[in-house]
Amino acid sequence: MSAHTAGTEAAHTAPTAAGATAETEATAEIQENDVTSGATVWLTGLPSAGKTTIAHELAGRLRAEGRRVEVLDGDEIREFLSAGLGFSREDRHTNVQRIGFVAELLARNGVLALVPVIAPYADSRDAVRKRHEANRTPYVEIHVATPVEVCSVRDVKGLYAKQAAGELTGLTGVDDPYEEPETPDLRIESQNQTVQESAASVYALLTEKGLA
Ligand SMILES: Nc1ncnc2c1ncn2[C@@H]1O[C@H](COP(=O)(O)OS(=O)(=O)O)[C@@H](OP(=O)(O)O)[C@H]1O
Ligand SMILES: Nc1ncnc2c1ncn2[C@@H]1O[C@H](COP(=O)(O)OP(=O)(O)O)[C@@H](O)[C@H]1O
Repeated sequence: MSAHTAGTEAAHTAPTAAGATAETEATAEIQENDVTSGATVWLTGLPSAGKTTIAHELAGRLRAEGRRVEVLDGDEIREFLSAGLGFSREDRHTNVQRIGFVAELLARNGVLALVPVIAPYADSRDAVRKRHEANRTPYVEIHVATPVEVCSVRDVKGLYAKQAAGELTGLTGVDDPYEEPETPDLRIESQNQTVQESAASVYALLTEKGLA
C-alpha cells in the first residue's frame, strides 16, 4: 500500500473528545505530506529510446493508485508552450527550461510530473535540477540509455531514416550532440527489458525515495 493511501485511511480514524486536537494536527500533517509528495521524473534519452512509452506505462500504474500524474510530452509541449522553437542548442535549452519550470510548479503542488523529453545538454538538465533544489522539490533523473543502433531500428517517427536519406540534419545522437548523464538516479537499458519491466524499475526507485 502506498503512503498516500495509508494517509487517507489514518485521516478517517474516529475521533475522541480528548484526542481531537492531536488528531486535527495529525490530519493536517498528513494532508501536508500528500501535497508535498509530488516530484518531477525526467526521462532523458535519444529519440525512440522509450521515454514516452515508459512515462505512459508508469502514469497508468500511478493513477490506478490514486496519484495525480501529468505527462509533459515533448511533442505536445512543442506544439503549444514551445511553439516556434526549433532544434538549435539555444532553442533546445529554452524548451527544456520552460518544461522544467512547469514541471516544478506541478511537482511542488503534489503532482508527479513525468517528463519524457530528450534534454540533450547537461547544463540544461543541471539548471532544471537546481530550480527544483532551490524550491526543495524532489527531482529524479532517469537515463533511458537505449543505444542509438537500437533506436534507429525502432525509428518510431521515421527520423533516423530521414536523416540517413539526407532529408533531416541535426538529429540527436546521430549528427547532433547528446551529452549522457554521468550520475542519473537510474539508467534503463530498454533493449534488454519489456516496457513493464522498465516502468517497474522507475516505480521501484520512486518507492525507495518515498515518492510512490
Ligand atoms: N532534429 C531532431 N532531433 C531530435 N528530435 C527531433 C528532431 N526533429 C524532430 N524531433 C522530434 O522532436 C521531439 C521532441 O523533442 P524534445 O522537445 O524532447 O527535444 S529537446 O529536449 O528540446 O532536444 C522528439 O521526440 P522523441 O522522439 O519522443 O524523443 C523527436 O521525435
Ligand atoms: N523496455 C522498453 N521501454 C520502452 N519502450 C520500449 C521498450 N522495449 C521496446 N520499446 C519500444 O520502443 C519504442 C519507444 O518509442 P517511444 O517511447 O516513442 O520513444 P521516445 O519517447 O524515447 O522517442 C516503442 O515502440 C516501444 O514499444
